[in-house]
Amino acid sequence: MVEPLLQARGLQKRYGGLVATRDLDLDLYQGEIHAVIGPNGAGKTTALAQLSGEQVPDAGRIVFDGRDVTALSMPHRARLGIARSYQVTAVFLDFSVLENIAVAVQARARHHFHFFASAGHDDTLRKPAEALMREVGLEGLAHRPAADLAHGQRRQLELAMALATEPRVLLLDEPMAGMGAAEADAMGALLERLRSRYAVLLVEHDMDMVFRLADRVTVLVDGAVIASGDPAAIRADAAVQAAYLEEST
Ligand SMILES: Nc1ncnc2c1ncn2[C@@H]1O[C@H](COP(=O)(O)OP(=O)(O)OP(=O)(O)O)[C@@H](O)[C@H]1O
Repeated sequence: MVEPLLQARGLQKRYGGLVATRDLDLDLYQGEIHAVIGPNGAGKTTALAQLSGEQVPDAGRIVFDGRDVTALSMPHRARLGIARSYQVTAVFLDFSVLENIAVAVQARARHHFHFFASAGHDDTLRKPAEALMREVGLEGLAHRPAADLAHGQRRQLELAMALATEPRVLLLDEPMAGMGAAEADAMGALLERLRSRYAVLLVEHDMDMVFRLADRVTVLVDGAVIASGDPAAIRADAAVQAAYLEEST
């Protein structure tokens, strides 16, 4: 039987009197996009933050590739291959697209003796950076300063920088937020291309995108899982329908 690459068991997280994560179990497999959905405040971001190491659970454990990582810091987990995009990636606004990606490649390769400013000119950094730039669809913008990118392009850049760390797990918190339809569509197509090589956990409010992309969907309400399964089963689930109906009334 295939083991999950990332596994959470019995996660609990309280903020004062509020239970943000309630006995959460979650399995994430290589080659899948697993969407976590739920009404506002359901605890999606908090769950993701515990998987990345940004938040420490009060109870429960997280296992990555057979190793208990519950006590490991976010940088340590990142080095093992758990990448959280968007919240942690620092884009250098004055640097070009290519230089930003090269810096991320450099951080992975630990080329300690290069200056940041030369990162775009070093072949050992430039070649993988160019490949990542093509992968996320930013070719043609190599020398554009990051500050000049459109919102969707910035997110593509951030994803390229996350991929530069050679992760195995991608934790994505609303990668389509604030995007226009065309940008969201391009991001969706990109995630479809990445699916086979990574394990992708996707927190996303855009339900059309969730049902287009996800192999499996887990639904959180008040910090607890109320349903988990393939998209068709989730659509048909009475408790899920009730949760979303409550939210819209
Ligand atoms: N640092 C914090 N301190 C106190 N309460 C918090 C903190 N972070 C989150 N919460 C609370 O925990 C609950 C879950 O929040 P979380 O952001 O995880 O939900 P979410 O499902 O991601 O919401 P949304 O869809 O609105 O982004 C909410 O009630 C929120 O107000």
